[in-house]
Amino acid sequence: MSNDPLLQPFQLKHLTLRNRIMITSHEPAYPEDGMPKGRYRAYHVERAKAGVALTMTAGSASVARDSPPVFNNILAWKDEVVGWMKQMVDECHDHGAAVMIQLTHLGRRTRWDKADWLPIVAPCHEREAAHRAFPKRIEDWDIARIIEDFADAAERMKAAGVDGIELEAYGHLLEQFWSPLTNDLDNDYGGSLDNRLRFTFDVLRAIRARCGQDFIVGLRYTGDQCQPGGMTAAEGMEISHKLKASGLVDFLNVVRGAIDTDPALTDLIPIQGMKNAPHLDFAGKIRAATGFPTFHAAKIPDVATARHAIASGKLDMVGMTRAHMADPHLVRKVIEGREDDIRPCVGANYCLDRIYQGGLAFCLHNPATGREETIPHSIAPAAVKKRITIVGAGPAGVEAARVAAERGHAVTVFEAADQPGGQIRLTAQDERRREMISIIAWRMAQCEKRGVSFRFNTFAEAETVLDTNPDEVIIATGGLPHTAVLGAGNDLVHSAWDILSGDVKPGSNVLIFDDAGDHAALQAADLVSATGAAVEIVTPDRSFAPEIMAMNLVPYMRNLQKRNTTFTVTWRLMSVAREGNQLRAVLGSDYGDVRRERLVDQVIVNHGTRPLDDLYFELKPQSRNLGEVDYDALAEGRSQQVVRNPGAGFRLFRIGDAVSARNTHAAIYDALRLVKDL
Ligand SMILES: Cc1cc2nc3c(=O)[nH]c(=O)nc-3n(C[C@H](O)[C@H](O)[C@H](O)COP(=O)(O)OP(=O)(O)OC[C@H]3O[C@@H](n4cnc5c(N)ncnc54)[C@H](O)[C@@H]3O)c2cc1C
Ligand SMILES: Cc1cc2nc3c(=O)[nH]c(=O)nc-3n(C[C@H](O)[C@H](O)[C@H](O)COP(=O)(O)O)c2cc1C
Repeated sequence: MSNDPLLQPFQLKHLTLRNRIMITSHEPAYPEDGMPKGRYRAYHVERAKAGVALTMTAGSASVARDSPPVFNNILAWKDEVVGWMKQMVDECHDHGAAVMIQLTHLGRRTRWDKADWLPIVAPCHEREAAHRAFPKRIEDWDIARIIEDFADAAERMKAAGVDGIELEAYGHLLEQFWSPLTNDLDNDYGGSLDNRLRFTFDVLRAIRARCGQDFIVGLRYTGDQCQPGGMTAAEGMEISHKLKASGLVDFLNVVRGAIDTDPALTDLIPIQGMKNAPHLDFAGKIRAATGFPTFHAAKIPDVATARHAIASGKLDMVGMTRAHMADPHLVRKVIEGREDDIRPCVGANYCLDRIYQGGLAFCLHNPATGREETIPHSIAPAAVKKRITIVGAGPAGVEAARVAAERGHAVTVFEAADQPGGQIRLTAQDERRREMISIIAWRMAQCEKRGVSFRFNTFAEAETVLDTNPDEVIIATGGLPHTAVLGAGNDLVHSAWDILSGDVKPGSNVLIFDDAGDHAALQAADLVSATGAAVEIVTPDRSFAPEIMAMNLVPYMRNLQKRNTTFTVTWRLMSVAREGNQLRAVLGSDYGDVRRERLVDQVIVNHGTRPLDDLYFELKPQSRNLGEVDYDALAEGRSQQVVRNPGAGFRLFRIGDAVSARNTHAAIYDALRLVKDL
């Protein structure tokens, strides 16, 4: 028996949790028709198989029709949920993991125009910033109905065999009652703290009446809203004592902060560049004061910090949620003493960006996450060992090399630069984004273990590739900045890369034309504005940085707004001309024949990359396949292997930005789905 604190069991009432690592509730938007069907089940079962003790399913499963989900959440108010949940619970149980579910009524934290167009409710009329809906001020009969809805949903989950439930009391209706910011009721449910807590206790009592005292019921609660005028830490502590005294609650899952605005949410769920475990001590204090079994998650991404959280007695169960999105086999690797092999969460928050964009939560650098039905997390050895030559050691190239080496192939990678990383190296120049380099470092460590041959400082040409006598060739040459948006005057503009690499010094009065809306322009703006320069970011889009969602925008805004930066949307850069030692930039609009002019000393253009594909087209006529894509195969996670020229020696593939300007996830996904079958 291991004496690792993380691997000790934890007893919660009658439930033995096999170790101290859990996944907290998070909605990846995988449910289909509001039910935890194949994709959702496969996702949780993968993590159960690999040893996690407890998976808290559902992000915010909705208990009522007037709590329409915005992230495709589970509909716990439907009876059909029982069968789907049972299937998932049974499979996770078969692998030794406990399963609970988070239930909630979203209150005002949703949109009214989803689902049935019922009015949404809150203990106030105030609009919530994230989803922008004005709620109806809740009435007495709404309260009575929703209390019963909670009890009904809890009963359904008990019937499905879950080991317990957790009510979400941060940001959602329960906490909306708690907080003076969102409760202006003048009846028994508003005013004093006891009145503001009344709804929560009514809900808890109704659940206990239906599900009994043995059923495990916990609360995910904020102990401090950290908002001016909001619920304070002192009130939070008082609430935790009242909850304890009630005997209605079996565990607390402590969070600190609020989720109504992007900056608040970013402090609550910290992203890259922010401190690890910022709220761990806070959670520990609640545990010490109340004796509640305490769960907590907030950027505890690595095993050492998680171990400390348990060993120091601050937590009973440590949540490693995004860490499990990056590596679902995390616990197994701890058990097997292979912590070095754990794929690190780099805090890029692509997962949350995606759901805020209305998509599915994907991990920036683990494309198998959320695609478990078609893409395995473990790479199978190849039946026939081959020589695989890869050109480019950006994220696409190193992922291709890692997967090919895991399959047992002999792999050679050519890289023009003196080190791997491609564009990720530019990204990680920014101290705040340093964690991104782990995307490359983890893969390089895996490649090293498997003897991949890297040839740095080698710009590969057709000859270089052919000299390796390859069976398969993968072109992962990425792209170069595409600044040619203007026609004449191009030689007067710089790319965001020029600035980020340090090749070009920032000007003092700078116009950044961002026609991509991604990180590169904002990283450049951050760097330039830090020098004290005046910066204007111009974009033809209707909002600026549309590819950067909620939380990832926050650190940029925190810097840019306090500096000399302006944002100009719906304008396009038309031309740049020299005027003395200045540049005259002319802006035009897609909305009409209008012009504006700016006199600046530097123009930076961000317009994605243009593929570096010469080598691909040179090799193509000599290859066995003509690079045609079988889209059905690709969609199912199988690689495209159209062979048209069987006489020749090698097949040729092209992945990542060498195909078109996309992102890191696309580059790595291209590589994985291709090479897992080669
Ligand atoms: C500042 C910045 C921030 C970004 N932030 C994000 C982000 O937050 N999230 C995100 O998803 N994406 C981000 N991106 C985009 C992302 O980095 C790219 O989409 C991704 O790196 C593409 O990967 P790739 O491997 O296809 O190409 P690249 O990263 O461009 O790598 C290609 C490699 O091939 C090498 N090469 C080219 N030709 C040859 C040759 N003939 N011989 C040998 N070697 C060759 C190059 O030297 C390079 O190392 C960012 C990009 C930048 C510039
Ligand atoms: C995609 C995604 C969706 C989330 N949805 C919810 C949710 O519905 N309810 C909830 O309580 N927390 C939600 N969370 C927050 C997580 O439970 C957790 O608190 C957060 O990710 C911080 O923990 P970590 O650093 O271990 O990832 C979500 C997180 C992610 C990444």
